[in-house]
This record gives sequence, C-alpha cells and structure tokens, in this order.
Amino acid sequence: MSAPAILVLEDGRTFHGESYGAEGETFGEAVFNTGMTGYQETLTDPSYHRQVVVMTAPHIGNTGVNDEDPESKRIWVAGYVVRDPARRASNWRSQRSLDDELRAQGVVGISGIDTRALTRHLRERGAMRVGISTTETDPAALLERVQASGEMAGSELASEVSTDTTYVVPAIGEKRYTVAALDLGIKGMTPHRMAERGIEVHVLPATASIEDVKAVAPDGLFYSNGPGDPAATTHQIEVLQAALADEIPYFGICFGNQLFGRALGFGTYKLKYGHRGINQPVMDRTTGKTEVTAHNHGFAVDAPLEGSTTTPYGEASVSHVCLNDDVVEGLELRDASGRLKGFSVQYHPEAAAGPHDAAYLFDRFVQLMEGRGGFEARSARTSTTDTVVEVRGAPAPSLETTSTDEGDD
Ligand SMILES: NC(=O)CC[C@H](N)C(=O)O
Repeated sequence: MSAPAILVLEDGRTFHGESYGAEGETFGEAVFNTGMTGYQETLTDPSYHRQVVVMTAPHIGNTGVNDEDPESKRIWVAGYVVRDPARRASNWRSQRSLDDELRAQGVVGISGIDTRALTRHLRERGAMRVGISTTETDPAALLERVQASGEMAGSELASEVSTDTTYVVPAIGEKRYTVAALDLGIKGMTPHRMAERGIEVHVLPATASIEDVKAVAPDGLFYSNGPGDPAATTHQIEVLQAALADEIPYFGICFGNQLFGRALGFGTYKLKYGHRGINQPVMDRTTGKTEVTAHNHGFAVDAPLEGSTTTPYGEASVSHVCLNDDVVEGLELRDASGRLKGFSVQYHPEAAAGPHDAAYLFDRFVQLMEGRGGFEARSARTSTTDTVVEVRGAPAPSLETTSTDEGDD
C-alpha cells in the first residue's frame, strides 16, 4: 500500500489519493492530456517542464517503460496524476515499470484520484497552479505554498531545457540539405523526421545568435517546440526576424509557431486550458484537407483567420485551424509574388506520440528549401481534398510519407 498523497489546486479544490512515483512535494501548472497512448513520449517532452500532467486515460503504465521511446534524456513533467496505475507492466518492449521510472527520476505523482472530476474542474475554471505532496497532510498548508509558486504566464523556460552545446544529427542516406534547428525544448523525433528526408540537422542552443545560425550555412532555419510563455521571449524572435530579413527559409513547430507569429507582429495569448492529446482535428487550409494531430500547447497565436497581414517580411496568413475551437494552428509567410518564405504549425507533425497525418509538413519544408515554395499550394487554397494530388503537382516528394511502424504510439 502506497503512502497517502494530496493534490491541492490553487483555488483550494483538494483530492486525496496515493503516492505514485517519488515521494515528496511538487508544484506546477495543472494541465490534462487526453492521449490514450504515448505516456513515455509525453513525460519526456520538454514542453511539459513546470507542468503537472493529469492523464484522462484511466490506466497508465500498462506497457511499462523502455529506452527507445523517450523524446529527450529525462522526464520533464513537474508532477504526474493518474487514476489507476497498471499493477504490472506487460509489453515485449518493456524494460521496467513506470512507477519505478518516476521514482528513479524523482518525479512526484499521485494516483487513485478522480481524474475525470479534476479534468472537468480544469476545463471549467481553466489551467491553474497545483501542488502534490506526500509529506504534507494539511491541505490548507499546501494551498499556501501552491499560491506562492510560480505562474506559467510570463515564464521564459526554453533556456532551462535547451542543449548547452551544438550537436549534429546526420542525414539518413544521401545528404541533401543543412538545417539550423534552435533547441527550445526539441523532441528527439523532430530531427529524426528531418534526417529521414536527407537533412543534416545542426541543433543549436536556445541562446544561439544569427551569426551562429549563419555559421552553419543553413538551407533552412527551424524552431522547435518548447515550454513557457512565448510572450516572455525576445532573443529568439530577434534572431528569427534577422533570418527572415535574410531570406532564410523557416519552419517552426509549436513554440516555433508562436515565435513565428510574434516575429511577424502578431500577439500570443493563454488558452483557457489548452490542447493536449493526440486526436485533435486540424484543417490545412492550403489543401482543404483535415488531419488528426498531436497537440501540446497552452498558448496560441492571435492572428486574423481570414485574409493576410502585411509584415516587414511579406504577407502572413493563417494556414491551419483547429476544428474544435478555431484556434490558429499554423501560419505561413509569402512574398509579393506568392512564393512561400516560411511556415509553422502549432501542433506536432513529428507525432511522438500521435497519428502521422501531418508528416507532409516535413516534405513541405524540403520543398521550401528546394525553392518550390508552394506556388501550387496557393492556387489550391479553395480546392477540395479531391484535388490535393494534382494541385501539389509532380514531381513533389511523397506527401504521405511515413511508416506506421515507428514505435512511437
Ligand atoms: N509544445 C510546445 O511547444 C508548447 C508551446 C508553449 N509552451 C505552450 O504551452 O503553448
């Protein structure tokens, strides 16, 4: 029988459960993830730094933990909330149990609480600070510490998770392109998806300057996902603006979408409770096609859904929209002649975990670097799914790449 644990939200709502993972006390922003699979990828996604993740799937830990699926070197979540942990791990790839892994990495969790009630509370009241403790028995005392803990809004966190030194992920097969990738909390699958397409990826620290980027002689610049509030970031926005002024093709994912938005002059704002899961429907307005996608974001770009906005770097417009709530899920930048200069998405085409519907975006990045910046795509704006293949035109690389045999979900 595990030790008792309590979870206290910043508005005082309290849940009593059992210790899961490490014993101790932890604080963070309470968020919920609706993914039925992929807990290892979720736990090791650096974008969850300083967040306490509530899993809505009731059984977690069933397939154990292995050394192949982590998206980074460690677990980043500040705390973990599970309804009913697996009593034993059962999978041919499992090397140890999730409970043991959480304990070994010092991650404090709680189990045996009503995660449906907690999730409904967060949906109604919004994401908020939370504390979990196995050492405190008085909720009022824990509440005081929750209310004194740090807020997510206004926090610059990318520098806390980024690599200290540059490293290179070699192209798989023939090398075709060089990309400078700023690590703002990058997931391992992302450079892998690029390497699969013949891209040599130079992963640079979040503090890299425009000179550092140019020193790589990149065909394209990439900004990764990452934790924290995009409004608290200035350095990377300046680097991106300098790169855009220099006509370096750009692709961004998640945090990289938010920073693209800010570099283009749009604002960002905090969503009430965010999008976290692996089945979010998104419309690619370039093709009219809907894709099911993996999300993990608590902030979003505030850009007009219709029309384009003139920026110092070109015409910016919204390329992708979430069909659940009309949140901006992608941006694109074109020059006056309609040539694509850069684009980004708010969700996770690297899909670890998640469906592979959005893998075409890595092909789009290759096309952008090839100088085939989506002339076809623009004329396809009003077309329907049926015409996707024609409008994208041969000899584009396959847009439906990707294997389904990756062990990521
Ligand atoms: N996965 C991400 O890049 C998240 C971006 C940002 N930290 C947010 O919460 O919206």
